[in-house]
Amino acid sequence: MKKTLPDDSYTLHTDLYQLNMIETYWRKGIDQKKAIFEVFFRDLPFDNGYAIFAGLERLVSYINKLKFTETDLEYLRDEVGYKDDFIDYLRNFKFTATIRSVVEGEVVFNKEPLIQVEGPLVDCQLVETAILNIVNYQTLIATKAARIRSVVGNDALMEFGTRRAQELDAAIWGTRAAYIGGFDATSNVRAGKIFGIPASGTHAHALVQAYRNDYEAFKAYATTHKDCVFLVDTYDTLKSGVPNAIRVAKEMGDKINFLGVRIDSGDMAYISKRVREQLDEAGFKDAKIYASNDLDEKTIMNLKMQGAKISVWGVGTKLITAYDQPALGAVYKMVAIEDENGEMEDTIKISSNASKVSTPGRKQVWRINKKADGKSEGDYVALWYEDPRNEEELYMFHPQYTYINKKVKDFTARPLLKDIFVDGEQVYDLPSLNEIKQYAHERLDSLWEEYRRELNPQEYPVDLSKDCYDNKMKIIHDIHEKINSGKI
Ligand SMILES: Nc1ncnc2c1ncn2[C@@H]1O[C@H](COP(=O)(O)OP(=O)(O)OP(=O)(O)O)[C@@H](O)[C@H]1O
Ligand SMILES: O=P(O)(O)OC[C@H]1O[C@H](OP(=O)(O)OP(=O)(O)O)[C@H](O)[C@@H]1O
Ligand SMILES: O=C(O)c1cccnc1
Repeated sequence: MKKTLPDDSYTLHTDLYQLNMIETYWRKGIDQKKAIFEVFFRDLPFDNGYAIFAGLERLVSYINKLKFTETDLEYLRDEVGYKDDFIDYLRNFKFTATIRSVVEGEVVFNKEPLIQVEGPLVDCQLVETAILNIVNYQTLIATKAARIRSVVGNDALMEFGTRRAQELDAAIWGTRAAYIGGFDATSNVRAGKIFGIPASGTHAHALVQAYRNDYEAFKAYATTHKDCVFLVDTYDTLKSGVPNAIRVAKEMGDKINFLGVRIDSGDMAYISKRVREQLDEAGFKDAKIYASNDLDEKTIMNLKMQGAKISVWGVGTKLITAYDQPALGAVYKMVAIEDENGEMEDTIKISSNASKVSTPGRKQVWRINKKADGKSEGDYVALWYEDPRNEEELYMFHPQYTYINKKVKDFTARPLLKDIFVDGEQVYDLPSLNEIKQYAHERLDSLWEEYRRELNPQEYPVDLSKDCYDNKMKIIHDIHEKINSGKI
């Protein structure tokens, strides 16, 4: 077994092939060539009509700490086998690239650039893996959370997923993403501490089992806590749990805030209606019914259709693990590279699968909205020098089916990619988490509800500008010419 070293940096949180490519670039003298890479995903997750972008805060922290520590270098030299001269090169590495990104909480779509890294080839290559790792997960969970929020209306949503999350980091960053996407609180106390997300919770079956009796357990809890939500399904919800919760609530009177009861099993539509009757009859009309047990947007929507009397939803496993689609599939593709004369040359990745052909050139994404009501017209992916704000009328067309097109007038155009780092220095002030959450809420509000519905939403237009489209077609054409004449 090889020796192990302390985990004191995230710089090696990358795939080995990145370092191998970096070595090649360096030994061949092209490591400082300027390149541009862009992050995008090809398909929206969960068949949803939009995604909520998340992950920027962690990305900023990762970039700010990006340098090879002595233990990183020791490992690369002694265990991976890189030579001393390359190790010295890595020791002197300093991140100097420019990063542009959409901001957290932004509503985003497939096939548009979300992050752009522009700078020395070595910098661009080193950060690919971590950027994708962070953004793929956090965006996925924020989107899942927004789907769940969209079916619960104004009910309260509690995040309960830590115990089922894919390890500690996923619990913490997933909880943060869930909060951005519309959850109100988390059971994870550490997330409360480090992000300021309201931490909240009820109690488990263990409390009742410890007393082997609903009444004793609830009473013990009530004499040690002001806010009380009793878990009523340990033995028999309707015959024991709820009657004992009511008994304790009456006995304690104003000494406690009897917030309600939680049910965690059984037919939750039927049981919640009976529980509601029992609480109402006892005079606890304001006491709420909490529910948990493998919930997701589909079950919640169905329970609501059945008239379930639940108004606080605890959601764990299916949110934090993105159970029905565990990966987002965002990719990082080179769109331009400096040529021999120091000019930027646009590059493409051609695939036999048409949907995998990348769009060359440094781009900007413009969100086009109607001036009159602020509602969305679509996104307009243009080459970086174009500015639709200077246009009277915008010609927007589907990038594949170009006969689907429209002319848009009286619009506003908002650039989505913002400078986050310029030449390695952070220039963007991170907003607070509550600002991000509010921003996500507002952005979703400005989207037509046809794009927001969780079942079979309309496809939101993400169009290419004419210049961007023509550029792509020309590059594809040139490459085919080169292949046919044996130059590639
Ligand atoms: N009325 C309902 N309509 C649709 N789905 C429901 C309804 N009531 C409960 N469910 C869901 O059905 C599933 C029932 O799962 P399961 O059989 O594991 O629960 P249980 O046996 O009641 O409790 P436990 O988790 O303790 O085993 C859960 O995902 C729950 O959210
Ligand atoms: O169901 P989730 O959406 O993941 O929500 C979290 C679950 O965690 C707790 O259960 P516990 O760990 O005690 O397991 P159990 O209820 O399945 O027995 C709680 O009672 C919820 O059922
Ligand atoms: O507070 C709760 O009720 C809770 C917390 C974590 C998991 N399940 C439930």
